[in-house]
Amino acid sequence: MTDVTPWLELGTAAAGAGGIGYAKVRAPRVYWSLVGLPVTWGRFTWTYGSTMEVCGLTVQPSRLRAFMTRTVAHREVRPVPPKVRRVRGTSTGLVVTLRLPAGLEPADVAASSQRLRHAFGVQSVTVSETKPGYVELRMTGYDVLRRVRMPRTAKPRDLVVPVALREDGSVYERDYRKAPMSLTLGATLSGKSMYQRNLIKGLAQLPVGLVGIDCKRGVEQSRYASRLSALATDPQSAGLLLDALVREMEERFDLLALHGASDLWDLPEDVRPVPLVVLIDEIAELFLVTSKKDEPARDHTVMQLVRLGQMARAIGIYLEVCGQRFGSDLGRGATALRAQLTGRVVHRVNDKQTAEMGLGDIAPDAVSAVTAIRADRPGVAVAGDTSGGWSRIRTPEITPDEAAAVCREHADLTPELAFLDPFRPVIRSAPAKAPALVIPEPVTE
Ligand SMILES: Nc1ncnc2c1ncn2[C@@H]1O[C@H](COP(=O)(O)OP(=O)(O)OP(=O)(O)O)[C@@H](O)[C@H]1O
Repeated sequence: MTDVTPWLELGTAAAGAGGIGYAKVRAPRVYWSLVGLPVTWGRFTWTYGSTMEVCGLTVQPSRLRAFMTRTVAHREVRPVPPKVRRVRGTSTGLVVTLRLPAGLEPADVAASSQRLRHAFGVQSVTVSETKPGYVELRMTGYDVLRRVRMPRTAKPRDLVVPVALREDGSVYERDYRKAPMSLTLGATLSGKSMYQRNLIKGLAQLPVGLVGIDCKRGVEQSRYASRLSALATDPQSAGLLLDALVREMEERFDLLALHGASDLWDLPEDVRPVPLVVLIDEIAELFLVTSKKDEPARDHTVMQLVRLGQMARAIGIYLEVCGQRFGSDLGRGATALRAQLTGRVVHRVNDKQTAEMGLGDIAPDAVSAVTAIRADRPGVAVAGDTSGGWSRIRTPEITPDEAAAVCREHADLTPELAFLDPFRPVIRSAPAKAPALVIPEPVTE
């Protein structure tokens, strides 16, 4: 009888290799945990000293240390690399905390991040200072942005919405307390609507009021009507809605004055008005005029937007503006408004000038990162912050139905706000499987 054991062993080995190959392509997170992480950890441990030396991340030791550590045989003094304080494996990479020796600063390590990336064979290395004298190296083992999956722990809370993943595997959150007014730019099909969709899905779960301005006749935002307190679908009703928001802002300021509070969060909970997020899709539509006689109305609308941008943070009204371009060519008031929108997310754009409009004033280094976004990677964007930092992010792919379902599920969180009643979208029940038809009520003002 033939012995089948070698064939069985061969089959098992082939199946194992096939499984690992499959995981590498289809489930990179699993592949990283099983193969990438142990290999990279080992490589890091065995080559750390020599890698830091060739990357120029060592310093000459102090005289005392040189005396204590010299090798007796050669009387040779070894340069000192940063001390490894902690190494932690994650589902996307390796996080290393380093204590810097005197003479090295975080910028030195950041400047060598490309060299470290190649030396340790990882997808990317980002460096951040955790406290004086300490830096954290976040190494990402694989291309996290190829297929984005948000960690299960990423849940919306307070006024913070997780919307995307950064290339180092960490979660990019839209925090309305830190960046109250924000601008999202991108060419057509770059992923702006997907970004807004993720945002609305998260915001819908929070105790906030959502106000939509979508002058493309509401094609994007009318799906979310069950969770919107107001929706304007043309420039005229958008103008009236913005007037109502400015009046509300003034009333909320009176309330702050009455209670001696400096912002919404200082007010006692029982009188505190609900925060409002105003989502404006395709901002250019508010600037466009077809005839000279429409110009005063356009200028008024833009001025109301600038006023909200300048002052509304304190009373809990936040602007989330989206568009393809945002420069002085839009018309009067455009640059004044853009200056108020300090949160910036820029998707693929058609020219360098648009990238500069989005990030040139707050994170100039990020402009070249925007121009490098590939057309076959929709949803990839560069998010800048006012401290000059930036990161490459990508939203998870979700369908409009998914976001609309979350809005319906949380419709009970939609606040009753009398001043927005004239703009409340009426949801007419639609035939099964067809999208809901939303007709905004006629504006009576
Ligand atoms: N994060 C993502 N992951 C995968 N695919 C994406 C992502 N974001 C967008 N896409 C895909 O790219 C295409 C365009 O996306 P989207 O509609 O969001 O672009 P847009 O910038 O809003 O375009 P437009 O200005 O024409 O409305 C869609 O087919 C969408 O599925």
